[in-house]
Amino acid sequence: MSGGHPDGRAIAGGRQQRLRSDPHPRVLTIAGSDSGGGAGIQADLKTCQELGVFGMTALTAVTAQNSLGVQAIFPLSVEAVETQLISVLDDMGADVVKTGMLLESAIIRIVAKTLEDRGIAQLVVDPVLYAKDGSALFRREAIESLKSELLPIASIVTPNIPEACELLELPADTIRTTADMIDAARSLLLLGPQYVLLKGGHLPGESSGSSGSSDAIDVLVGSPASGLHEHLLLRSPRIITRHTHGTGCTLASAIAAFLAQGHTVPAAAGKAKRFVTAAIAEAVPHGRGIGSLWHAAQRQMIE
Ligand SMILES: Nc1ncnc2c1ncn2[C@@H]1O[C@H](COP(=O)(O)OP(=O)(O)O)[C@@H](O)[C@H]1O
Ligand SMILES: Cc1ncc(COP(=O)(O)O)c(N)n1
Repeated sequence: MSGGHPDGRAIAGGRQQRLRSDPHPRVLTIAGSDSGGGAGIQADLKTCQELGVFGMTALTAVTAQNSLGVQAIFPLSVEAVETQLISVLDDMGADVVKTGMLLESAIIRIVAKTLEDRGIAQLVVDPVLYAKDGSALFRREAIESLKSELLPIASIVTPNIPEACELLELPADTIRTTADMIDAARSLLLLGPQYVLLKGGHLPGESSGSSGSSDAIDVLVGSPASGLHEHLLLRSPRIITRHTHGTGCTLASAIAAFLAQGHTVPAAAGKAKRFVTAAIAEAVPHGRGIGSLWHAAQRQMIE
């Protein structure tokens, strides 16, 4: 596999970036296992490998899951999570940490404390609450710690629309348009992250001009300190498919991978959006329900 993504454009006004010279930057993902292989830790590791970064893991829970939904969740103890974090961080270290399914407040608290104690530089928080079949992947008491302990130390938080509504304590159908998404993303910034990427996969889609086709639009906003004063719209053609298991995990871990390579948050988000779009376009329809992304879609043909 060649190093780096074939499409190297940055979206932040074409700004040139100084990329890290380390050929194998490190990403640590703290997330749940998806036995179906499409989301969670499995999606994160596949994404890291495809993007040429070294992926490491701390498991929070094992899920029995497939294309039809989540059959069972087996949480790991807080001690098991903390010990994995210490093992990895105190020896190998991480350039970027990404969180996914954290399940409960006791785990969120230990993750936040361990990362803060070690002064991790960059943190991508995917506030995973639901699987694609609607199964809850969190305990309700977790929302408060997510907001008070993790979001304030996040470089970027990447909610989908239902997650944004939960975090903002809004009724589920409050966010219906791109304008609503921009307002909600700005409200989420007040919880303390440097950037918010509000993902629009759950919106019906907006028409892109004369073609009449619709787009999948994500909204990126930054805190005043980030230097991003206007919102950015990350737009891709909406692919007509039901096989979207793992889209959010893949997008967030691709952002982590591009950050680890030294890209800015806006550039990493733009490149990650293109990576996930390619993976959705080649999604694998295994199972009778919602199939998973094909993470190798962006590979160049090997003769
Ligand atoms: N059918 C689709 N076609 C193209 N992009 C999509 C499609 N569905 C989701 N996306 C994109 O996938 C990413 C994940 O979004 P979303 O599905 O909203 O998150 P989640 O997986 O957390 O529910 C976003 O970049 C979103 O725009
Ligand atoms: C263990 C685990 N983590 C996260 C998700 C969310 O997946 P998606 O990326 O489709 O939102 C999932 N279904 N299972």
